[in-house]
Amino acid sequence: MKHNLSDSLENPSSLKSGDPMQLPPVLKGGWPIIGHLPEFMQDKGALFYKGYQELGNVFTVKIPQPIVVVTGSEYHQWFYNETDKSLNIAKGYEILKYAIGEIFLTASKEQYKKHRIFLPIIFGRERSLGYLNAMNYEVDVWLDRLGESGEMDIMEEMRLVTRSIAGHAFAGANFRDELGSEFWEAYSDIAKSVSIILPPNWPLPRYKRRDRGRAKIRSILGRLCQQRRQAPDAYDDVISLLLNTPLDDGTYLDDQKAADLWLGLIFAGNDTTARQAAWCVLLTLQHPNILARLQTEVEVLNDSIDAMSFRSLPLTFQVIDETVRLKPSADMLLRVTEQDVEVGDYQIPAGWRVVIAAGSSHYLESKFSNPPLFDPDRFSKERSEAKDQYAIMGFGGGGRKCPGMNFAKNEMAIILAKLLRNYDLTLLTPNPKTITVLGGAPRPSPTRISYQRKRSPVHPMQLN
Ligand code: HEM
Repeated sequence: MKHNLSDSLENPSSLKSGDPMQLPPVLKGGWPIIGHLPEFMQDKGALFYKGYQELGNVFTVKIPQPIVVVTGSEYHQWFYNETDKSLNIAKGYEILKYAIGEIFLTASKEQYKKHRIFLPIIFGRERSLGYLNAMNYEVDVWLDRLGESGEMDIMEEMRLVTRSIAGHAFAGANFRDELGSEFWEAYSDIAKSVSIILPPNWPLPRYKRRDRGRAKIRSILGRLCQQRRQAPDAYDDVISLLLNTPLDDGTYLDDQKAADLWLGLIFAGNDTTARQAAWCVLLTLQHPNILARLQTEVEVLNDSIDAMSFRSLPLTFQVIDETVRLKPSADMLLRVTEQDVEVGDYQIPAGWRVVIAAGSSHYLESKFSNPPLFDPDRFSKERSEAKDQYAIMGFGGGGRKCPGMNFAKNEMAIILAKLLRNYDLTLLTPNPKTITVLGGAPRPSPTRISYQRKRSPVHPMQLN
């Protein structure tokens, strides 16, 4: 039976008044003690879809602690509305606190209010135009390095190019010298340490590497903060913005907090975009008809892609949206209930985890025709599937919607468009697997692509 949230919100009598409310039903088939953990670790999307099919929009899986999964637009809307009220976001992402400190998603409500003021400035129009220059420049550097022809692993390449773009956009054009390779080594140790399964404070080698990585990054960023304090007029990047923008109470961030927030932006946006971009390229190459249409679309572009040229790339952005639906980098959003919470016909006790998940929500037949099909045209103006803003949860929603969404989409569009415009590509690993490590988001197994340049080299444009 499928439970309808709006029925119970608009018509409280449907809550069967007088009856004690039930806990959301538990999906059958869990193991003693470990519950659904093995299935969760292998393919949480499939587990959640099975739960939805068997039990409807609200159900529980055990990994082994209970997690309530709520599915579909109405429930997404409820989830976003209740965030920072009955649903606590920082407790949902507590595991990340050990990796990046208390910033944005992991901050208390009071701390978050302070951090929030930076987001409209960092992602405002003026800076965003500058980010487009950084994206064009770094993608050209990358293509120049690829050379005439060769082979690449798509995930590795996307990781490299998205790091360069993030470094350039947020620390300035001189980021290679300023951050150095040791920054990215330390960053990798932090990113690789995160696991939804393993307790984040166990004395494991991965957590020792994480803590050493954090200390190293704090020292590198501390040096960059000092340089910007000593010569404030010489810099106009996100680090100096964080140091020089007054908080609501007139005080300023200290170096350590500015460094943590800066790292938090890189952390929120880097691996997410790298994975999503890799899937974009891969899904395109697996669908020759889409590839041919994209190649025609990108032919009209100039070497530099600006905000105006995005208008001539509708299919490119549809490919990005469809990739976010099918292979989302953020495939599960987490919250913890602050108190007993009623949802649909059920009551979720205080302290339980509640999630919305792409595995069930992005495959609803009531929302998407033939959901498993890679069909970017479902997001065209002519078709209606893009109209429900709550149907897709890949960038979240409500007050906590991803502020870097346009940054990430623009970045992916520039990577995809320039790559296809300049190279003929062949997928050498035709059927890559989807892998998840310790319950993380899906990424493609190693995927080789061969490339052959089809036009004269692009040289990184002059930065003005
Ligand atoms: C494909 C790439 C990306 C994906 C899939 C993604 C996804 C998300 C999602 C789902 C959330 C909301 C989490 C929740 O409500 O539980 C979020 C929040 C956030 N994202 Fe992104 N993101 C991406 C890229 C970026 C980039 C490039 C940046 C910054 C450079 C960024 C910065 C942030 C920040 C700061 C938040 C916290 C916002 C808040 O709490 O108000 N993200 N992201």
